[in-house]
Amino acid sequence: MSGKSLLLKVILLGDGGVGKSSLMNRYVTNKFDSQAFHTIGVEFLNRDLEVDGRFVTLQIWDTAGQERFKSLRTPFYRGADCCLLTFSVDDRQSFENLGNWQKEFIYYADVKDPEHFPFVVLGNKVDKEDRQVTTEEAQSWCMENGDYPYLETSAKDDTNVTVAFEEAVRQVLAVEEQLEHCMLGHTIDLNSGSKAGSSCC
Ligand SMILES: Nc1nc2c(ncn2[C@@H]2O[C@H](COP(=O)(O)OP(=O)(O)OP(=O)(O)O)[C@@H](O)[C@H]2O)c(=O)[nH]1
Repeated sequence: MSGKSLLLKVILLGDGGVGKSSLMNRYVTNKFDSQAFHTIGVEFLNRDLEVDGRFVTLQIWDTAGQERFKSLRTPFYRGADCCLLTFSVDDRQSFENLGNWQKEFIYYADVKDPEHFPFVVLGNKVDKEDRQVTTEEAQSWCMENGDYPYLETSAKDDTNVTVAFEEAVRQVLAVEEQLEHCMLGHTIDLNSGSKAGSSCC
């Protein structure tokens, strides 16, 4: 890949076992391990990509979702450009915990302007038949908590995995663009409907 690459840090958060490591591994190595072990602390992998003509090196941080690893993961939240809040559609509790993950991220990443921070919500394991969370419920949560994009993924079947990471990049680029406009004193389009279209200045 040629051209100057923009380094973006995205972080995967969510309950233990929802499939964060599997999503990262599917995206970067195109592999799926049905016997994946729980993560301890954090791990990261890079992947280069091009989104809408921009060259990006995506640094994907995969965190340990189990509560006992909280002190090992939270120091790595700072500097993240986007947070992928992840739950598993066959695990209602993981969906109900999304708000806690959102708060934990905002606090430990020290996000100054949470209203404009790019979160993307992923409902993983859509290949499973025993769903406990409907698409509509998840979409409503996203709408009510910050108008976040929502994608249903399967690391196992490779459903929407690339789309999810590309969406994360698009959200970051859109916020950056909006900030540039704000700094230049341009008028923001309040009616555009997207995160990037909301007012910041
Ligand atoms: N059916 C199905 N199973 C999945 C999917 N993604 C992950 N799994 C399985 O779910 C289990 C947990 O996956 P992980 O990727 O380790 O989950 P995690 O969120 O990283 O878990 P922690 O490291 O504990 O935070 C593993 O057995 C995976 O094989 C999926 O999309 N579909």
